[in-house]
Amino acid sequence: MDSVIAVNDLTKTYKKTDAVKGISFKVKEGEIFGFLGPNGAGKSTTINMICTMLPPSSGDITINGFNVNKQKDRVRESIGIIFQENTLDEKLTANENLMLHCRFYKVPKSKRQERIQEVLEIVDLVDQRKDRVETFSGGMKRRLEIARGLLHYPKVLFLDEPTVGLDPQTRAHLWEYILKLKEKEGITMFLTTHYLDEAEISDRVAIMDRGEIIALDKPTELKNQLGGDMIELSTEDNQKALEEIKAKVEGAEVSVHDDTIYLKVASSDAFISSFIKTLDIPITKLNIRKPTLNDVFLAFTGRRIGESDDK
Ligand SMILES: Nc1ncnc2c1ncn2[C@@H]1O[C@H](COP(=O)(O)OP(=O)(O)OP(=O)(O)O)[C@@H](O)[C@H]1O
Repeated sequence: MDSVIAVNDLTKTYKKTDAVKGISFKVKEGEIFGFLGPNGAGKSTTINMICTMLPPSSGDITINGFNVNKQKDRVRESIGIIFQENTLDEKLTANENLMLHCRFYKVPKSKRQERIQEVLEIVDLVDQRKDRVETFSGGMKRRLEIARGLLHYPKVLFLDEPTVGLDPQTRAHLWEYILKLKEKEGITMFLTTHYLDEAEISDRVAIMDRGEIIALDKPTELKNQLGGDMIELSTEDNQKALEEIKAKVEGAEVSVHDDTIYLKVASSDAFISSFIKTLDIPITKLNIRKPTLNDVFLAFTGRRIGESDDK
């Protein structure tokens, strides 16, 4: 099978809000598919519909060949879900939590201990299997949830903001596990995130904004589409600098966000030396870099991810 998830013209309207406005896309077998967008873009609504937890207003979703509206149970058997919130029973041990899930998903009795051992190995928690979850750190709990999501051999794993609330080091560690998992079990992963670095790890990224998919491609392709270099600049008087740039500088797309002026240019090598000479106002910060997914988002929406709508 080529595509594991096929979404066709999917919509969701809450009372007054069109949260998802007719999106279509396919997720290929074995890929990490990232769903990136600011808060309120419609990511959770979409993932909840794909996972059978929320009925769509209209549209079709197929997972592993099963129709999400008509074959809910078959869909549920073939997917694993890691939610944003902790859904472990803190009073139980790691092993007891996993055993419960095995029963719930009807993993055959003879296979349960072997499978629990396998998934605990993947997330490095074998030695803690008899410890109560309430003694675990945030990162360990997340790892245990991932282990639990894997128990019933799902073909697709859904991770809704899997690292939200974790410190950067724990996030990085968790990613090592997620990538190991992809290699070891060949699972297709559907990930929602508003962290740009996490979206970068995905094989393909759909960027969602206000209920629509505004771009979908490999992260490198999305950034290549923009081309050129980004120059970030602060000066002693940004307002004056902006006026000067608009009056004197050619060959740059200019935008301002917070206390930074952004210039998109074809090549910073050719641009920068004459630019610095042109500007009369002292520069306090200068940074040259390649475009990021945030620049892609900016190019499509006029905003940066994390910035509110009214900016
Ligand atoms: N149960 C609900 N009832 C009414 N409106 C809702 C409901 N759930 C979500 N919405 C609205 O639908 C839109 C999309 O929300 P959604 O939670 O899917 O976005 P998101 O991209 O997942 O954001 P976040 O990262 O904050 O979870 C928002 O405008 C939100 O306020």
